[in-house]
Amino acid sequence: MPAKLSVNVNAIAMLRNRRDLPWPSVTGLGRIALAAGAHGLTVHPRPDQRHIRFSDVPEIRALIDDEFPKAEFNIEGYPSEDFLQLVEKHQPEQVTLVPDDPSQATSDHGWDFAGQASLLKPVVARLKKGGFRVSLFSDADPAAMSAARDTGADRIELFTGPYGACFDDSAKAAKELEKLAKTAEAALAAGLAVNAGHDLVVDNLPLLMKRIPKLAEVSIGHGLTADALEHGMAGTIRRYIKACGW
Ligand SMILES: CC(=O)[C@@H](O)[C@H](O)COP(=O)(O)O
Ligand SMILES: NCC(=O)COP(=O)(O)O
Repeated sequence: MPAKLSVNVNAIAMLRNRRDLPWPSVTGLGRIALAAGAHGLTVHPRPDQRHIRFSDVPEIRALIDDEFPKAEFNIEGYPSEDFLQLVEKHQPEQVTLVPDDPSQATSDHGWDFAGQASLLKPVVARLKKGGFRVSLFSDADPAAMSAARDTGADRIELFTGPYGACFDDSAKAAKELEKLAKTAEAALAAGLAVNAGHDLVVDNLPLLMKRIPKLAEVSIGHGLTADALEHGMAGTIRRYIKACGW
């Protein structure tokens, strides 16, 4: 089975937050994504709520429960007490823990599983006790997978940023892809399932899927949102030209 697609709606929320208006609608576009075949929705609320607001989370939960009960909700973030209470309240199917500093512009590295074991182990145990599937954001490092497994998590999410960033240079991209593939193999051998995300786009997905056929899920937001704008622009201009009376 190919990897499932979870659509990250952070970029849509960021656009909405430019004005005190309800559009673009995070749940409205989430509905379009799920109706078009996406398998789930991802949010990554950050402490300053600069894109996803905590108030978006119950609305997305309700959208999935009421209209797409087979879809999954994936919430990503740093395991602060606020974040843990948010996920416990709104019950996503998957929680992805990411080692982001609050001031970070976006995610740019995975966990140090051995060095941060004392933080991760009790948090993973608490989330597992709550019935959540737990995934941990991970750099491409096959040697770290036994420590990842020892945290008690179910999955890792491979940080694909370095692969996405050099995709124009096929030799560099092949090297990054090989590191990701070796990490996925080590994770699977350790009993962890493997997700992937960050800077994935239509052009760099097929090679990733081919080299790591056992990927369980990819979460994609920035590139997918940019594509939605580009591919929807011509039809939108036609509607506005018509509204102008042409
Ligand atoms: C963990 C990860 O790679 C994504 O969640 C990414 O961080 C999206 O977050 P932003 O939308 O804040 O860039
Ligand atoms: N976990 C990665 C994610 O949700 C989306 O990352 P990006 O496509 O916005 O870079």
